[in-house]
Amino acid sequence: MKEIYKVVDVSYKYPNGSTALENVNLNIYKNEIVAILGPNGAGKTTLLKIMNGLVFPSSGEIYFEGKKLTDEILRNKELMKEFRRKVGFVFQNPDVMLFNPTVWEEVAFSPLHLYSKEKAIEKTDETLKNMKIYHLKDRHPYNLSGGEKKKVSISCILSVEPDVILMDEPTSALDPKSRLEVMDLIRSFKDSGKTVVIVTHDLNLACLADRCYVLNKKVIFDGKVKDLFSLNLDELNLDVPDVSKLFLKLKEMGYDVDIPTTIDEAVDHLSKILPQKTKNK
Ligand SMILES: Nc1ncnc2c1ncn2[C@@H]1O[C@H](COP(=O)(O)OP(=O)(O)OP(=O)(O)O)[C@@H](O)[C@H]1O
Repeated sequence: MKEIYKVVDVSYKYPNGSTALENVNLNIYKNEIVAILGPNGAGKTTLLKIMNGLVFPSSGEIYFEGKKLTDEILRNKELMKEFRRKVGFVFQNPDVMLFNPTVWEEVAFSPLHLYSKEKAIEKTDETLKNMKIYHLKDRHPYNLSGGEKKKVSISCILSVEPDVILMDEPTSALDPKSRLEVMDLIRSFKDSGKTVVIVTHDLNLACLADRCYVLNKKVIFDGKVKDLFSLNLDELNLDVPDVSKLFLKLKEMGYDVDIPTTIDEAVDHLSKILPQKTKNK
């Protein structure tokens, strides 16, 4: 499998002395969805910023597609343009990304720099329609709701079709329907061959991932999301789905059950242990 990121012994200290990351090692492979979980202040956003070339590790190394991200690359306009085309970053706070007078201009901003005018217009309209926000195209981004802003910020990234998408809390501030839409979208990224790294507290969202890392300055877990349930989840401040909590309780009571993360999985588990239905409905 092609390696997209290799993070080797990366540590990061902010200029004020606060340590965000300590000797972090991880690998992201092509076409994976990887979730990065952890409590507040664990260094998740800092790690994404390093992966997006916005900050540079205090020590350690980071490789993108086998090439070391060095200070020289980060200062080279041509190389950075190539990197920005391949890697899209959706910030946790959409306000830091939105600065154009209309939603349409916001989403068209990068395509107009990268493509011909016709292609940029086509990509912008297509993205707005796919994201179901075409009706907002003439609105000022500043006056949108939190969820609408989030969708615009995701659209800004999608309009240039990056191979790798880094998303910081992509479902925060979204209503349940929009949350499901974003989850479907992330699934569709994988189906179209993209690689996705999601920082989240939301275990429901993390369940989409092929693998996850739990971070608390250092990597404290690396594996399948399902295997997380052997950790003390309260300590990690993770948002555990209610259905998983129910089964964790049953397990505590001595029932021999696997922990589901979705209602469908729970129904599947229960249908194996409950008495057979007497009537077919
Ligand atoms: N600009 C900054 N200057 C100084 N310290 C910072 C800065 N940004 C973050 N930190 C500190 O670095 C550490 C890691 O922060 P980071 O934002 O990476 O954590 P996080 O896991 O993303 O947190 P959250 O879940 O709350 O978003 C924290 O202790 C934080 O206070």
